[in-house]
Amino acid sequence: MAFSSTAFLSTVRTLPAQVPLLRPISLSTPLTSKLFVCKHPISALRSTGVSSLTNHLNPARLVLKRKASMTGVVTDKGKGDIKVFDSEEDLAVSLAKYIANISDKFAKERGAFTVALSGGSLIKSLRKLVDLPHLSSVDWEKWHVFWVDERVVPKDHPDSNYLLACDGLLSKIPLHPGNVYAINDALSAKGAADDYETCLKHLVQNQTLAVSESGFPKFDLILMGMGPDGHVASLFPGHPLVQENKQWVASIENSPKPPPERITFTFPVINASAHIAVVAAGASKAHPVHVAVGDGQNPDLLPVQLVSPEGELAWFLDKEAASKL
Ligand SMILES: O=C(O)[C@H](O)[C@@H](O)[C@H](O)[C@H](O)COP(=O)(O)O
Repeated sequence: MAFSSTAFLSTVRTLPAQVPLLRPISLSTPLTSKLFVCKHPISALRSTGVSSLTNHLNPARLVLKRKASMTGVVTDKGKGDIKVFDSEEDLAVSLAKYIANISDKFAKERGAFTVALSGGSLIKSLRKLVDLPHLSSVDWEKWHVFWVDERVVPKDHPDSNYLLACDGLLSKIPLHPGNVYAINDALSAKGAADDYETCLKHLVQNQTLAVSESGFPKFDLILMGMGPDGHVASLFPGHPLVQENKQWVASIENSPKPPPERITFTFPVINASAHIAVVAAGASKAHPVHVAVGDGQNPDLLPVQLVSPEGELAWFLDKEAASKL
């Protein structure tokens, strides 16, 4: 079912530094000999287990609609669907289903599904996508995978979001290697951001990527984690990049979260999406969640409060992250 991880990596991640676009459309150019192998072998098909329900939320504050494995769902126009799960395991099961449904819709409607990933614990929460039924039912051939943000390090570096996604997901699903859009890690942060933006423009032109009314690329789905300080992508509290409204992809050389050099989608691109899911688990996320979707206060605006897609917003929270709601 899945292809060889070594073949996948050798195709996607070893392009020479000068190749301007990120997808390996210039495979006539010889690849370098340096390969690395994903830590995990192609996954065996595993079965899922869904744990039972308990309502931990205060019904006076949240209007609950029961769903399997979920403690509650609140729909607040502007804040999105807030889904709270008993456990991160339940969250992962539901997240996989949500992604599979959106993938199905766009694969049928547009013949392509464009999805952008952040780094961090999100990738672990995507693990159920490689379980049945999704592994066999999702139309992986239609997937085009991007990064909302990336650390400007070699792709085999432990800090690489590409490597994280490869190990946790990409090597386990039968994607077309040409549809995985990694950064050019041989460039400076500024060069890599410009290069990625050029790549997106090319994909808008050839209609792989949709375009929003505002003229920004419109991803079918953006999947994002959130930091305990309320950052999303590599848009950090108080950083001027939070205000960027022209560039599609920006560089940052002084990220407060290491490593310092990164590239990131800007808010106009993030908010042009058809769907955004913000995924947060653990008590360290309770404060920014409280501020973004509850009545919590913070002296300064948190970047996560600026997530407001043209399309639909969904929050996938475990009960610890939702503990202040
Ligand atoms: O590359 C990165 O650093 C990420 O894209 C970043 O935005 C991440 O998603 C959050 O920091 C949440 O990370 P955790 O889920 O690991 O807390």
